[in-house]
Amino acid sequence: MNESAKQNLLIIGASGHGKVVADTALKMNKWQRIAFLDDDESLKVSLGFDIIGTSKDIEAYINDWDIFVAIGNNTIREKIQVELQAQGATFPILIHPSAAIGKEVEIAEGTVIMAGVVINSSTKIGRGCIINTSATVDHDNLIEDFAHISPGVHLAGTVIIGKGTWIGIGSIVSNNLEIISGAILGAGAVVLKDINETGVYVGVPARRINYGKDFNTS
Ligand SMILES: CC(=O)SCCNC(=O)CCNC(=O)[C@H](O)C(C)(C)COP(=O)(O)OP(=O)(O)OC[C@H]1O[C@@H](n2cnc3c(N)ncnc32)[C@H](O)[C@@H]1OP(=O)(O)O
Repeated sequence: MNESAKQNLLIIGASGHGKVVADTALKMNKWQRIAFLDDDESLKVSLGFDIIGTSKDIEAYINDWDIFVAIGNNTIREKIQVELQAQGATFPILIHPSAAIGKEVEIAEGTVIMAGVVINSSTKIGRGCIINTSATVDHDNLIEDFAHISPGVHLAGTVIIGKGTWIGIGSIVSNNLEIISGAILGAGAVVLKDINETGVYVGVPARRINYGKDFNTS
């Protein structure tokens, strides 16, 4: 899955999410050096890894370093990854060694699979996704690019999660359902029917409360 032979990994974003991404990469034992870029110039180190510049410095690293965008906001993460891939940057797939990945699972570049995740057979996960701590993604799911499946989410079999959708912490999606691109599920929502309109959905069963705002984490 990780095709690049580069020995260094540069993570864009040194915040809380960036630290967990770096920790996941460290546990893979693949890179000799891991470092961050972050636009907060007062930061010099995060989780013991050097912060070697800001996003303006990225061009100096594109040829020799693998790149990973560790920004929780799905829209911003997509914009940066798409731009950098167009410039030839190589994005690895990060998979924590404690994750259980089934047969015939496909995962695309720039996606991170955090500790304790289970992904069951024949599921496809696009690029730039976050499959966060201890989420379970069952068989035959399709998670489109730049989605975020938050910690402790459970997706049943044959679920489709649209591009850039954010499934909030602890949510549940029942089997054979589809959630449209760009939707947001609040913490603890339970989805029992398709979600065909963008917006923010909360509760049991999940209902729309508002739409058009960008609530993504950063
Ligand atoms: C490692 C990590 O940390 S990954 C990140 C994990 N974090 C998450 O998953 C956070 C998920 N975010 C949420 O659940 C948020 O509450 C959102 C995005 C759904 C809504 O945010 P906001 O629009 O700011 O909602 P706001 O706080 O204004 O609440 C609006 C109403 O919805 C209710 N509401 C908000 N979230 C929920 C929820 N998850 N379930 C039920 N009701 C909710 C509020 O109580 C409020 O009701 P009221 O008008 O009767 O008082």
